[in-house]
Amino acid sequence: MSKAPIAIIGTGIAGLSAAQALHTAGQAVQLFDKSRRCGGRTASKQIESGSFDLGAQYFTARDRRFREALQHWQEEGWAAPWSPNLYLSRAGQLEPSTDEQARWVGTPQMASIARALLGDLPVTFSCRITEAFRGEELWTLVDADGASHGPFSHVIVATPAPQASALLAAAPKLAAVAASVAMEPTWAVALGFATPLPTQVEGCFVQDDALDWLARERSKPGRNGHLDTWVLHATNSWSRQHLDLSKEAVSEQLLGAFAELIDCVVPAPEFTLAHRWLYARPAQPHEWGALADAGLGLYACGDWCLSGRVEGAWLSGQEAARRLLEHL
Ligand SMILES: Cc1cc2nc3c(=O)[nH]c(=O)nc-3n(C[C@H](O)[C@H](O)[C@H](O)COP(=O)(O)OP(=O)(O)OC[C@H]3O[C@@H](n4cnc5c(N)ncnc54)[C@H](O)[C@@H]3O)c2cc1C
Ligand SMILES: NC(=O)C1=CN([C@@H]2O[C@H](COP(=O)(O)OP(=O)(O)OC[C@H]3O[C@@H](n4cnc5c(N)ncnc54)[C@H](OP(=O)(O)O)[C@@H]3O)[C@@H](O)[C@H]2O)CC=C1
Repeated sequence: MSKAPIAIIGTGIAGLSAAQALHTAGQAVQLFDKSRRCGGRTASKQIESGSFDLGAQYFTARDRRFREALQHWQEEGWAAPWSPNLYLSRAGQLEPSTDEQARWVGTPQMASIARALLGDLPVTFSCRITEAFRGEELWTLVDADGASHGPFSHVIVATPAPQASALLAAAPKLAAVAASVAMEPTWAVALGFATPLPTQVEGCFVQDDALDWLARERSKPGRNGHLDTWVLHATNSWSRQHLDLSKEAVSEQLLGAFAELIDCVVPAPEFTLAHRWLYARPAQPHEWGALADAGLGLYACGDWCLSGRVEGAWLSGQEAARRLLEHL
């Protein structure tokens, strides 16, 4: 009988990073995601007039291991540097805010990285796992429709912390750590204009009430949509205070804030989309790397185990895989 594969719940950057490391080490993996596609918070939205990045906007690479992976992604054409005309808006004043920081994006969209990392690995989409339980030796997963999946030799939970705690119930200590992590929400709004806005701004850190960040999609490499699309992110505190506002009202309020901030006339957008990220980022960074109960064969990873950034998610996935391989 062939060896049971390793189940990985979540196909964001953390789950895919773990999957790649295990696959490279010769282990069979089986991935699951509740969404219809991979990438999690590195999602890009495809519309008729182009695509735009709705979650992570760019990423930085500070750790040597992540920089090495990034070099490979760049060679493969999955990622490229992004050097926008960067601004800072503070107390209603918009000013250039150039810096030396190297920033990167997926090409032709942020979601391309996750798609490339997934490659041909076996995955089941539109499958929300609700339970992971261990028999005498092997694991079974149960999904929201009551279907069982398995058997698996090990389970890696690679979801945001609030969704991980229930899946870690077999290891109460791990479940308690995940349950202790608070995650902050972010409202995101995309606006598409038929005529390019007459401004130099391509990215802007905002230190005001509602907005936190805005980016011009066409300034990123490989984007060729015909609308001038902008992505606005609200601050965590504004998002928390307006968590249950309708998408229409959120779009209207953030469009208003954008029009006040930007140094040009803003016409009515051709296209508007609002998305609420309930678990956008951990309220604090941690230094766990990953969580492990090696005796049970249960592991957890995700940005919440390190920093709430793409790099943190990738490193956490590597760490979960390393700890699992160490105990084989
Ligand atoms: C608005 C926003 C802006 C951001 N901006 C940046 C940025 O500019 N730079 C940066 O570095 N980072 C940024 N981030 C953070 C970055 O996106 C995350 O740190 C990183 O993508 C997290 O990856 P992950 O794999 O840990 O989790 P996720 O990407 O959340 O992946 C988890 C996956 O698990 C799946 N899942 C959850 N529960 C279940 C279940 N029960 N069963 C099956 N599947 C399940 C989800 O569908 C998801 O695909 C941003 C995030 C947001 C939301
Ligand atoms: N919205 C979310 O839920 C969410 C947003 N995240 C954002 O992701 C980036 C990633 O952080 P990273 O450390 O990798 O990037 P930076 O070094 O570019 O930015 C870090 C923070 O530093 C400030 N900053 C950086 N450069 C400038 C600049 N040229 N001018 C002004 N300010 C700059 C900025 O912080 P403040 O706005 O000053 O508080 C950057 O945020 C980062 O933007 C996160 O906000 C990650 C996860 C979830």
